Amino acid sequence: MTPPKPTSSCPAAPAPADPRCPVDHGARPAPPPRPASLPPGPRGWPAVGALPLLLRDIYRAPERLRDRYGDVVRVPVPGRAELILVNDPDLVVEVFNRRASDYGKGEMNYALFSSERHLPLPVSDGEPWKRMRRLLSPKFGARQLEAVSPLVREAIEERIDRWQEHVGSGRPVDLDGPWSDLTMSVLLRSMFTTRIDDRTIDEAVVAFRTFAYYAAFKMIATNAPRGLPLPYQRRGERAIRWIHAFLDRMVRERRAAQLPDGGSDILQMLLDAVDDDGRPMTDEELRSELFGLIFGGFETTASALSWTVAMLDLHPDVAATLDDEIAALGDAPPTAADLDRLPYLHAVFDEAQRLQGGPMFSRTPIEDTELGGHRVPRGSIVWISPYALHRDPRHWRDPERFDPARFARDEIHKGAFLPFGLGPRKCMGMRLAYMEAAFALVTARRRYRFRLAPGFVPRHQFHISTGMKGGCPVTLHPPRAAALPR
Ligand code: HEM
Repeated sequence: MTPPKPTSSCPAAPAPADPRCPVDHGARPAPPPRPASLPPGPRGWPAVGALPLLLRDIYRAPERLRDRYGDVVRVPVPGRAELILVNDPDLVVEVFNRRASDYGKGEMNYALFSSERHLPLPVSDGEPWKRMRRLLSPKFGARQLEAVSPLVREAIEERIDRWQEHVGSGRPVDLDGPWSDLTMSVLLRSMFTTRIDDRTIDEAVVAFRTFAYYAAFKMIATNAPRGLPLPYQRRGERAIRWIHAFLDRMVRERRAAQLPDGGSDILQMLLDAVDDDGRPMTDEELRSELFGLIFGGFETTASALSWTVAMLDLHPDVAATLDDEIAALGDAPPTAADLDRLPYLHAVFDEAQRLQGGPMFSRTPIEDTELGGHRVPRGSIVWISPYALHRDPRHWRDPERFDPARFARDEIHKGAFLPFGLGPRKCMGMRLAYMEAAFALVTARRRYRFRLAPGFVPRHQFHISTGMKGGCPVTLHPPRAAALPR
């Protein structure tokens, strides 16, 4: 039987159906969802899009784009991937935490470690990331770090003692250098126990810095036309060869001579780590993870310490409160047990990192997806700017003010404060970083006062971890000097 022809008042589907129509149309089908459109954003200039805006000031550009276009912005840039800027902390939580498994680190982050056949934790994804995080994360827990805390303290004291030569000289020292030597010493001592000679530490500092420059260019180049020569390529590759040879040597030496009974360090913890099926890490995995850990913990901690020292000098009231807290510890060297007695120090470090705020984290959706009602194609670079989120007046009272007390007083949206990231991929070395910062600041402030060069104003300097333009130039003075130069 042929179905009755729709009458003119019932053109077979679209409603409203004529109630007299004999055909049972069933429930009216939902209209197909209208594909969400890409987020709004500037048109940009021909060929270069909004690139000049980003290059002019990568820190302030997200604020400008947010004020003009809202919390999700499409930023036109030359290259293969869409760049989508996200400024809403709820959406940040969605990307980094609630729907973290829908996103990967993306090509840009993989490029950082393209020299490694086994991608280390900070840039791996999927099952390999899960396996390694499960294996390594427990090694960075409170109890394990307590075991390495004497090594951390020892390395810090040795380094900070050497700064004595600058006291009273009146010559400014760029603290970025001494903090980098210190953080490298701490990482290598807590990893390998052995006291590594100064020359090797200097070489390691240079190698990891060079690698970072080279890696930054490699990251940027993932979205640029292929085949362009990269600045730093030769030096970058030489740095990687140095790093590989050094780490191979450290592992070889450990395999040849075990730690004495009762000894514990990060290398040993990694060597002892086994999968559920009893499988330990291969030598290649081990080297690459050590590489990733040093890279993750070296300049990040050094720059955060420079920012903290600068902020303390510019805010003597905060420095005085901090010194009272430190004095209450007594004179004994700090221990892991003291960390709970230093809540203000913790807040000072957090507040310095809030204002330091880097310009970019990124994630890449594995499939086409939606964010805040906008379409985000798979393979896009979802760009989150800690700098902008950390000083968004909708989420921070008086955001430009250095005010560590806010962490005890105000409710902080976790998507608006992410110096260590957020969600399942939050910094694995965060506890180590806080311990290192606490020991370093306690030890340094017991021995010295730091005075910034006259007229110095901290300004953001783009790098893998944000530094200050001109470094951190300070003169050093005894802690109880009657009057320090201003
Ligand atoms: C002040 C110092 C530090 C800062 C500001 C910092 C910051 C961060 C941030 C923001 C992330 C997440 C990046 C993202 O989600 O894309 C991260 C991840 C990571 N960090 Fe740190 N970090 C610091 C110190 C350390 C230290 C001392 C170590 C270890 C020795 C370390 C090891 C790692 C590792 C392994 C990851 C990757 C975690 C994963 O993807 O599962 N970090 N760090």
